[in-house]
Amino acid sequence: MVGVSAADRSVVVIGGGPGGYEAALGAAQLGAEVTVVERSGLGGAAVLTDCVPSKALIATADFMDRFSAAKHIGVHFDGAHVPGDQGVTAHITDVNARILELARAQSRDIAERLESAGVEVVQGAGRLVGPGRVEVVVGVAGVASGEEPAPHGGDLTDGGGSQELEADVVLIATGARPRVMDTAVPDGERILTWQQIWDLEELPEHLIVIGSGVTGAELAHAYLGLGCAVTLISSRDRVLPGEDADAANVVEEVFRRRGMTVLNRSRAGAVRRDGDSVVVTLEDGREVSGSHALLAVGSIPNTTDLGLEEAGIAVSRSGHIEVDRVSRTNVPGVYAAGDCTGVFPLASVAAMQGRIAVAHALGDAVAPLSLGRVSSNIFTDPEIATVGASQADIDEGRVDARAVMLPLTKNPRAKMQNVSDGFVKLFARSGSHTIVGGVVVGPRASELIFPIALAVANRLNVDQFSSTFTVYPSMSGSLAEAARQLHEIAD
Ligand SMILES: Cc1cc2nc3c(=O)[nH]c(=O)nc-3n(C[C@H](O)[C@H](O)[C@H](O)COP(=O)(O)OP(=O)(O)OC[C@H]3O[C@@H](n4cnc5c(N)ncnc54)[C@H](O)[C@@H]3O)c2cc1C
Ligand SMILES: NC(=O)c1ccc[n+]([C@@H]2O[C@H](COP(=O)([O-])OP(=O)(O)OC[C@H]3O[C@@H](n4cnc5c(N)ncnc54)[C@H](O)[C@@H]3O)[C@@H](O)[C@H]2O)c1
Repeated sequence: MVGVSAADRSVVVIGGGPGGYEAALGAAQLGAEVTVVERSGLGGAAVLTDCVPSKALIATADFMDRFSAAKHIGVHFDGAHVPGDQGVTAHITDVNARILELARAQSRDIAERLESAGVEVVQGAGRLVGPGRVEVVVGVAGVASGEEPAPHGGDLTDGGGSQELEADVVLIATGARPRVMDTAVPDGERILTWQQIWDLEELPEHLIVIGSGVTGAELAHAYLGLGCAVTLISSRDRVLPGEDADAANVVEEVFRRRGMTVLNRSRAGAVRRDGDSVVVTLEDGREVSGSHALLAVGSIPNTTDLGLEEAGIAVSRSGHIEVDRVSRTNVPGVYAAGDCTGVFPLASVAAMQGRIAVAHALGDAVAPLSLGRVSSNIFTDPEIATVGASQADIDEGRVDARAVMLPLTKNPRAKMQNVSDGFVKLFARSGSHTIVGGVVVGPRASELIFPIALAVANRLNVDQFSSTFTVYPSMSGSLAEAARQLHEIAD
């Protein structure tokens, strides 16, 4: 229920990404007076440069992949051509124009939602200047209204003065930005961060992606699908080092089979322009040349110039704002959410942290953030979706559970759809047989993970899971089968 005093309270949110705008909507719903301060565009990096544009790009790449896969299910383009054969090509200016319009439209939708909820939006850069006081250096571009958001999350144009806001509660949700290397300075033309690729007017002939975390792997997959030659530079033994090893191995094998060059145990030391080419020098002295280089070497939090030190707000060595499970900082009345906290850099987690923050601050009922229930997905082909406990948790003794992994090659629906790469993996606690996590690698794994997420959140056991009807034939049949097999072994 709404706290009695919520209607009399004011909330200022710095940052209009998922952590900020979801919190603002939540606070307005509880009756508070809410202001969002956004220096660039509503929706944040998530909507304007990162999550939404990358998934839209991947949608085009996946569409193109279907042309080359068609022959395996008996479809031939008589008289036409397919990618790899020439003829079907991605026009990158059209692709990027669609992506940017889609991002702008989503930003406008958010502006409308905020407006109809009664949230005031101020365009400008916010910083704390005292307890409950936020100074805003006001911008003039009008992007916070969602009218014409800066497509690349660009910074404020020349200031239009400053104003001070007072609030009972301040939420900081300022996100993060791409990390760049001193020896690989982006020029926006050929040496690029992922926030700069939406301006490309030609498809890279040969793209070198530096970093094989989720961002690097997804974008390497996207540009390979669009028809570019791609080299992926991975500093570790395999791509996606933080993910389930079986899943990462499947994706790496598919990357190589489709013609991507993957350089493992290869750390980029520097990138330089050489006319219309780029040269990446690896730390062991080897050189890799291409037409473009994309830096995907992680992010750094936007936490400087926020007045954090003066306010006494604890920040970790990495620059992230320290918060507890209800998003409180160490200073009363100041909360933080999203990538600036580094808790788990996902749009879904940012939104949840933001909603939890305002619910807690305004006295509504709230459950602390539970990372054990977060589902996430890597939008490669096949996709990798995960939830709950991981194989590493089991192997390293943190969770006492058993695993069953079933390859999709045995699944009838997968055979019909010519899907040969992927698997489902389910983890159940020894003794209780409660489902504690899972991994799905396959087409639309992002959708197929939901039943496992439901099972984890509701502590279902393998018998409850496997006795639920699945459609025949369906990929989810393999999930039920994995649960059935766990019944036998999870004691
Ligand atoms: C390439 C890529 C793809 C991704 N794909 C996914 C995905 O598919 N699914 C998923 O869940 N997550 C994805 N993520 C992660 C997701 O984008 C982030 O977790 C999410 O953006 C975090 O939201 P946020 O609100 O914390 O920050 P942001 O979205 O970065 O928003 C922060 C906002 O604060 C504003 N701001 C900063 N400083 C100030 C200031 N002083 N005053 C006013 N405003 C300020 C910024 O302009 C920005 O608009 C992806 C990330 C990357 C890099
Ligand atoms: N689909 C999604 O939900 C999605 C997509 C992208 C990002 N994200 C979120 O963002 C987080 C961060 O992902 P990320 O990939 O941007 O960053 P990351 O920090 O996870 O990965 C960066 C990688 O670059 C490597 N690296 C660093 N310096 C290097 C160098 N000089 N040469 C070669 N490799 C180098 C690192 O070892 C690391 O593996 C993810 O964990 C995820 O939470 C989510």
